[in-house]
Amino acid sequence: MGKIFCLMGKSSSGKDTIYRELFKRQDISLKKIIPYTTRPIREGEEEGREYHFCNEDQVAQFQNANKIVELRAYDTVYGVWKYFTVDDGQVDLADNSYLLIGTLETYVKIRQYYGAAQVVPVYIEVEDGERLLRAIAREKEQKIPKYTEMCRRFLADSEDFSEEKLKDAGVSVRFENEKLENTIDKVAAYIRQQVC
Ligand SMILES: Nc1ncnc2c1ncn2[C@@H]1O[C@H](COP(=O)(O)OP(=O)(O)OP(=O)(O)O)[C@@H](O)[C@H]1O
Repeated sequence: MGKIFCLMGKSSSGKDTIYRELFKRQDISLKKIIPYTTRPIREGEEEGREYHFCNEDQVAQFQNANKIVELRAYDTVYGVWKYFTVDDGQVDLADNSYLLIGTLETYVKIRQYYGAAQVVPVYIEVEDGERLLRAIAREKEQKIPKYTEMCRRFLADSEDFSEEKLKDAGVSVRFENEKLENTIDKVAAYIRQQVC
């Protein structure tokens, strides 16, 4: 039986980087679960690659069919954007294991839906000062750096991933993302150990 690995961590802890690298590994075999969103598609994105892009009518249809595994709604300056996971037949735990990036809330809901035995949290952490430096460096590279949003997320994350919440969610295994190659090796070894 396969597992769903839920990669979590505060902003700039390295989730996207680790996610990409794990799919390149030859020693583990993981599939993606493509999430859904109501936010507009961005330049460079492709339907079905980063997300399935849909409208509110489609959200309602999934809701009526009880197909929504978890949903997060964000009140943005452009209106409410929803990000969610759908039980649309992508997941076949009899044959495969999966990797997704999520919030603590995502992990808890996915665990409720598929069962605790099937869902494994992979929590990534970086010392706050170092993480902030990485966030600033990443933002600086952007055409229009959004430092205010970066600071908002930094503060929100200390609430969203508080020690209390991590404990309540049963997240005890942690991976310190200092040297990237070492982190990836450690996470890959953990995944190998969990799937056999
Ligand atoms: N071990 C590492 N050492 C140094 N820099 C790193 C390391 N891991 C990731 N980074 C860099 O840190 C920045 C943040 O990483 P990444 O975008 O993967 O984080 P994230 O957790 O996905 O962030 P967010 O949730 O904000 O999207 C990137 O510029 C990335 O290249």
